[in-house]
Amino acid sequence: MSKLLCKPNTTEISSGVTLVHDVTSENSPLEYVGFKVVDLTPGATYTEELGKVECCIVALTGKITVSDQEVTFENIGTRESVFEKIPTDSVYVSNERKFVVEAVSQARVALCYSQSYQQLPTKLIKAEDNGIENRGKYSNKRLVHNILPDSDPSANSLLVVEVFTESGNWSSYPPHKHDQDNLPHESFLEESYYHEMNPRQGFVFQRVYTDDRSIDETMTVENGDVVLVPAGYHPVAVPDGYESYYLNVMAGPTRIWKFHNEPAHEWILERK
Ligand SMILES: O=C(O)C[C@@H](O)[C@H](O)C(=O)CO
Repeated sequence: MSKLLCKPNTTEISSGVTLVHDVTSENSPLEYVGFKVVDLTPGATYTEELGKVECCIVALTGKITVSDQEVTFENIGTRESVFEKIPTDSVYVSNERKFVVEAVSQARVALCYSQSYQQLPTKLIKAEDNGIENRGKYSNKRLVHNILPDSDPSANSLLVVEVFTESGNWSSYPPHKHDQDNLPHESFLEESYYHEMNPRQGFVFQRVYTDDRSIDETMTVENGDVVLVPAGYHPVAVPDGYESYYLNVMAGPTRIWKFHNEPAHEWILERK
């Protein structure tokens, strides 16, 4: 099994709270990005005290109430399935704060982490505040919801975005990377991909590869899997008949998404 492909590994950590993924710097090749997926039954609560990390809590599905013990955002979350393709609500919580997520309905929540040393205000990122983009043409069409883009100064390190790729299409394509701390040309950002497919028995292929091929893995990715991108290009191919959803978390030394397309494939963008 690839070291970059994480299968769901469900553990009930407290009554009604199931940890589905738990990616940390201790158990993965990622240093800047951490990621969890938590399922909650109605009324169940998940509590966490953050150390030197900030967290973006994304209500993937279902309704939740989120509190940092000073402010509370009640009944947030907008969808029963990510494939409703509408933006959802999220909450940014800064380092050294405690937060509580309570499920109002059955809920799946993504917790996106990165290092952070300077406190910022807790913030509700409303669904309607997501920047929506339709990117690409030909067999490269995808819909993007920008939850925490680099133009939004609400976080110190975290970048969070969700992407829907149409059946038979490609995304993160032509292949691009962001693995050199060499601004203004390229930024260094690690990345995680949390994948879902519609219908759920679908699969996608994701290749992660560096210029020197010290990393070169092509993975068959199934519903609920997480792919880790410590470095390199990371295109996704979606078979005919299936739609793809993924949630990306990116972080690195500088909070700028400046990517570099693989020159051999850049002509794909230049087609009329
Ligand atoms: O295909 C897209 O436009 C999505 C990707 O940019 C994805 O968010 C990513 O690879 C970020 O580096």
